[in-house]
Amino acid sequence: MIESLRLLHDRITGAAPPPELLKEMTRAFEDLAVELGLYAVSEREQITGHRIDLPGRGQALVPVFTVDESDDEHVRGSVRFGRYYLGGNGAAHGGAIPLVFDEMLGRLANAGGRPISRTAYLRVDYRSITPLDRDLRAEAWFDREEGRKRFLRGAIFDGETRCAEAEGLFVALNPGQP
Ligand SMILES: CCCCCCCCCCCCCC(=O)SCCNC(=O)CCNC(=O)[C@H](O)C(C)(C)COP(=O)(O)OP(=O)(O)OC[C@H]1O[C@@H](n2cnc3c(N)ncnc32)[C@H](O)[C@@H]1OP(=O)(O)O
Repeated sequence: MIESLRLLHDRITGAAPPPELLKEMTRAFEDLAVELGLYAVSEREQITGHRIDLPGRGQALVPVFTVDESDDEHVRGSVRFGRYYLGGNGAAHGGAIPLVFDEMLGRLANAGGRPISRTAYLRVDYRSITPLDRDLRAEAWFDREEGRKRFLRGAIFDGETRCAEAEGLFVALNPGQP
C-alpha cells in the first residue's frame, strides 16, 4: 500500500490531468479517507512507520533509504528522490534532504541496543544539487559520544559528487522523557 502511495505521490506531482479526472480522483480519495477513518487507531497500534522490515519503515514521508551494509557505528546504502520531492529545476527540495539525514542518523544513533535518543540539532550543508530519479549513495557514521550526547555525521553522493552532508546531535532520553 505504501509503495503504491509513493508512486501516486510521484505521479500526482508530475501530472496535469484534465478536470474530469481530477474530480474523479478527488471523489476516490475522499471515499478512501472515510473508509480508513473507520479503522483509526492509536499511535502504538498504527502500522506505518513501525514496520522496520519494510522499505522506509512503511511510511511515505521520508524518501526510502535502502541499507546495503551497516554495523553499530556506520551505515551505507542508497536513496532515491522521486518527483514528489522536487524543489525546482530538477533538484530535490531543500527540506526533503534533512528528512533523509534525520532518518539515517537517527536510526544509527539508536542502533546497537543503545537507549533511545532524539534529535537535538541537525545541520545540513548543501554542496551541490541533489538530483531526482537517481540512485544516490548515502552514508552515516558515529563521530563521537559524550555522556548522553551522540554526534553523528552523514553524506549523500551522486557518483563522486558530494550533494549534501549533515551533522546531528542526538541526546539519549532520560527515563520517562517523551
Ligand atoms: C518503534 C519502531 C520504530 C523504531 C525506528 C526508529 C527510527 C527512528 C528514525 C528517525 C529518528 C528521528 C529522531 C527525531 O527526529 S526525534 C524528533 C525531533 N526532536 C525532538 O523533538 C527533540 C526535542 N527536544 C528535546 O526533547 C530535548 O531538547 C532533548 C531530549 C534533545 C534534550 O533535552 P534534555 O532535557 O533531555 O537534555 P538537556 O537539555 O539537559 O541537554 C543534554 C545535553 O545536550 C546538550 N544539548 C541539548 N540540545 C542541544 C542543542 N540543540 N545544541 C547543542 N547542545 C544541545 C545540552 O547542552 C546538554 O549538554 P551538556 O551541558 O550536558 O554537555
